[in-house]
Amino acid sequence: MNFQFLNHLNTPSDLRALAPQELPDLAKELRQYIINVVATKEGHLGASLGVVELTIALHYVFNTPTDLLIWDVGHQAYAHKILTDRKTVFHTNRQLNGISGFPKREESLYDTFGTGHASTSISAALGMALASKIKGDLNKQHVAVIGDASIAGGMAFEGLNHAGVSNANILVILNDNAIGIDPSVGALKQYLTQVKTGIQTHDNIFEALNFNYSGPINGHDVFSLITELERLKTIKGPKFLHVITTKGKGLKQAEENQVVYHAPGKFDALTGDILPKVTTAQPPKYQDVFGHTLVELAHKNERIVGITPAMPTGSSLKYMMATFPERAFDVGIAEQHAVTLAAGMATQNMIPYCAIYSTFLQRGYDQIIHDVALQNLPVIFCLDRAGLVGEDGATHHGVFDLAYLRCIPNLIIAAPRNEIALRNLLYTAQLGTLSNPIAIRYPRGRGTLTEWQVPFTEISIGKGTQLKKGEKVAVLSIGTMAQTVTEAIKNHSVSHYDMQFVKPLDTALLHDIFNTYNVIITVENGTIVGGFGSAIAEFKAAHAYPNTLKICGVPDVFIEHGTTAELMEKIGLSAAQLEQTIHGFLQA
Ligand SMILES: Cc1ncc(C[n+]2csc(CCOP(=O)(O)OP(=O)(O)O)c2C)c(N)n1
Ligand SMILES: CC(=O)[C@@H](O)[C@H](O)COP(=O)(O)O
Ligand SMILES: [Mg+2]
Repeated sequence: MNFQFLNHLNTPSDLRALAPQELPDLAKELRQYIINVVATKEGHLGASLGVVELTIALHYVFNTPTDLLIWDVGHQAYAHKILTDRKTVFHTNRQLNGISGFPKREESLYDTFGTGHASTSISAALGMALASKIKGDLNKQHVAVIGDASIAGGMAFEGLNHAGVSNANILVILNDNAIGIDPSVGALKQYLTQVKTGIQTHDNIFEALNFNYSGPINGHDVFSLITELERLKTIKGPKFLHVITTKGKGLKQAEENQVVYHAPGKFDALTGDILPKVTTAQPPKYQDVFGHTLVELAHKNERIVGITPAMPTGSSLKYMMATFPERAFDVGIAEQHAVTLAAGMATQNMIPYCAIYSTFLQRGYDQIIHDVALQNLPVIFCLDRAGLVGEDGATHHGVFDLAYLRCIPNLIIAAPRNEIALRNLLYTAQLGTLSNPIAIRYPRGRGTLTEWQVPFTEISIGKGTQLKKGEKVAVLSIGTMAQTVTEAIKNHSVSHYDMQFVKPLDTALLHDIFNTYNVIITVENGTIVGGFGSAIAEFKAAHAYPNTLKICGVPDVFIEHGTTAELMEKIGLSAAQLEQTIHGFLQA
């Protein structure tokens, strides 16, 4: 395609030199540019297609980067990236050493605030607006763009509540497409639907919070957007613009199947069809092992309930939601609420399985400590996407959980080495024999076993297993790193233990190991600071064992984006690199 306008555009100054009537054609080109790249390089699609006109209008009207534009989550910022001097590197999006899939301050002056997690934009924009006020910079504009699912997150409400009495110069734009990754949920969604359909029966919520409200307006009409943004630019104080858009706009399949086209993988840029996947039998995704096993267990145990904060498809809780709609809850982007909701249910003898991505559980930290662990309520945390997640990068890697959970009293922490172990842990957790909360962590993607739906077996809490017998060196792995270790030691006489629990540790087994082997190597796909290896180091120190201990895991830096294999290689955790490490100790 010949990009008549885009070819000559690098920065927003170039954009501002265009005549308004040229902008709809630019929007078409921008959409096609995004489609062409995402079709082959993958990434988030629907959200960016939906805000093409809004992005053009914002950079057209506001004097970015002097005026500050803040995206919420940031998965919708592809048009923004292309218009702000990253057109020629956009094909490297989310790839190793390429640009990030989210706004990132070190990448561009136009990326005013790093994102990836939802509901941060209003607080960040308000912080900037208050800073401008204090500095006497009264002409600077501060604009937060937030989606209808993200604005339901607690932190967004906290930001609105503060902004409403701040008199700060902030414009909040609600990009309302009535869907998150999965359909938006909750009373706020119902309210927004009423506003859109003109049957609003309540006072305007945003006006009630002291915002100068306007809308809803058509977010695909670039002229209306420009007119309204120009008007709002002249008004001081907190303003709220409600914009209606269609997720996936401009690509038929993406508009019709918005859940799949949120991040569709590879597809045909011309037809929009998703490219066929491998058809031979493949091991299941861990999330599907979780989702299907939970349904199986819920059939037999009526006390089981499932909770997800806004990730029913990603976590596969959707299977339980379809089978037991009254016992499975998508609470929206509300991780704190999800955790305490689970705690409340546990007080009433329900058995809550709270499925949360490891990275997003960071949002619910005090709730884990204060509402769950302190009261020793037997909530079952199913920690999805544990370890490196790949192309989403630093904001999404689930590498901190072992460290941030290990210091919490009462909490059991388990990591299955394969699908069957995950299934058995899920089974064990609901037997009624546990009086503690438990976190079960498993990674993004597929396991290794096609035959995983085997009869359940109870797992002994806090017990590890020896997987291979050798001499001199013992490798202790946690979770699915067992597979990598198995590969790494296949040609060596080295012992291998799957410890399975980070807490409680199998101390009897550890005493045996420390009394038998000179060298102990721990392997985990979590941060080396405070994680599984640290637990073993504490054990060694507590018992004054003289053995050599080597901790292998994620180093104490933020890991960027790339394929998981590339990133594992980068941090020395590939099977070949582990083999070298182990070999070094065997020769010493
Ligand atoms: C704290 C947190 N929880 C969950 C997610 C996963 N997530 C990413 S985008 C998204 C949906 C966002 O929906 P919305 O704000 O409506 O934006 P849209 O995709 O519709 O443009 C979710 C749940 C996240 N990024 N951060
Ligand atoms: C932007 C965001 O937070 C989600 O879209 C995330 O990228 C989903 O990750 P998974 O692909 O692992 O479900
Ligand atoms: Mg939305």
